[in-house]
Amino acid sequence: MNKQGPIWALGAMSGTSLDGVDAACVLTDGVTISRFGESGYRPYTEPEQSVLRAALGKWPGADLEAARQVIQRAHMDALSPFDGADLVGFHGQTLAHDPQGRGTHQLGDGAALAEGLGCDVVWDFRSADVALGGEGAPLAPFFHWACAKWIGATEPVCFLNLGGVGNLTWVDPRLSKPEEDGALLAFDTGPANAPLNDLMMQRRGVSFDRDGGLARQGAVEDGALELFLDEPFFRRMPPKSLDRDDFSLMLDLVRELGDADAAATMTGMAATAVMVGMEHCPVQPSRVLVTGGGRKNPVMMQMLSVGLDCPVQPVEDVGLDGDMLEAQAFAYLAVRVARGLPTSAPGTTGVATPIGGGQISRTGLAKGARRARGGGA
Ligand SMILES: Nc1ncnc2c1ncn2[C@@H]1O[C@H](COP(=O)(O)OP(=O)(O)OP(=O)(O)O)[C@@H](O)[C@H]1O
Ligand SMILES: CC(=O)N[C@H]1[C@@H]2OC[C@@H](O2)[C@@H](O)[C@@H]1O[C@H](C)C(=O)O
Repeated sequence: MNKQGPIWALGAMSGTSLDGVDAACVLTDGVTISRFGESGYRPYTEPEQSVLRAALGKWPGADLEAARQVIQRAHMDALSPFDGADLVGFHGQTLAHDPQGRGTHQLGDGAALAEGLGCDVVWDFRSADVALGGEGAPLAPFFHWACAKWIGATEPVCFLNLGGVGNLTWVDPRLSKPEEDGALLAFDTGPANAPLNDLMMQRRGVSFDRDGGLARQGAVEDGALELFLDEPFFRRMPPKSLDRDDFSLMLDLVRELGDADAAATMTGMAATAVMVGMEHCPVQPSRVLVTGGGRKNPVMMQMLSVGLDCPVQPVEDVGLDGDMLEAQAFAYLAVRVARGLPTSAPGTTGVATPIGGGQISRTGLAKGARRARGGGA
């Protein structure tokens, strides 16, 4: 039982879409969400994005100095306006993820960030889980459990993140701890927006299919969709996780199609991957709550609504912020790490037993005078 009271934590996430750094405050004891606070966003400039894109797929030991500087600078910019946090959760930028092989690599120096901000920083959230045989991802599920409690859910519910990659968490809020057997089942569903964004850049020179504008003019090509579903990933039982570019073959599958049909087919692939993944849920959830940028794509959302047997809604419908959920997750997880609570479990990453990952870089500064800025939900 966690007997310490809530503190203000500030989380930062730089996702696989490479669009920028999200930052958000949560007041929590690491179990219950007491309140949500302010949030912010620091976009990457185009030159910064190019530097990060060039670093994708690289492992420690490679020359990553330019990318490291981008990550440190952008996070300092994103986090320094929040002067009231007691603790920071710093995810960093995933450059490569191969849990069964070389490991997982999030770029970012938590010790330097702690020094720059003058605040204790929890970072390197995924390595320990991978070292102990877990997938190292997804890690948001423990926070999804807390969100299910916060919205007052009394029966199983799913959270679906449609970012660059998609990930699904089935939560049974009737269990009293997220690490309890049967409280959570989570896994990456497949590619979501990343390959669609790559297609849009290749064909139209824009970074994404805003509001599904191109996809809605086309039709899903069933042959390409079937080839996509032949991928062994879809036959694997969860837990399972993906690297951003594990499905770069999707671009080949739509090579012969016109732009609109290619966009529709890729949108259909992302949605169908979720439908296939939903078959793993222990029982049908009461609803699927969608977070991440894909919830703003009406074509993707419509495909999910038609294909799933339960309501599909953006998380805003239950008072959550779908742009900030992952940043909030790393705020919440930072408090769990600082308090010795687990952050992953057999049902979320496949690790043999619940464990807490993360390193803590401490500044040694007294935090008594700090006052968290809170908006509040
Ligand atoms: N209005 C919109 N219409 C269509 N797609 C959108 C819209 N807004 C955002 N997106 C998509 O959402 C993506 C960003 O999603 P998000 O910010 O959740 O990704 P991420 O956090 O970087 O990824 P991940 O969760 O995989 O780390 C954009 O790159 C774009 O493809
Ligand atoms: C290795 C890695 O960074 N994975 C990300 C990625 O982006 C979405 C999906 O793939 C998810 O598994 C994870 O991020 C979220 C925040 C998570 O860990 O829950």
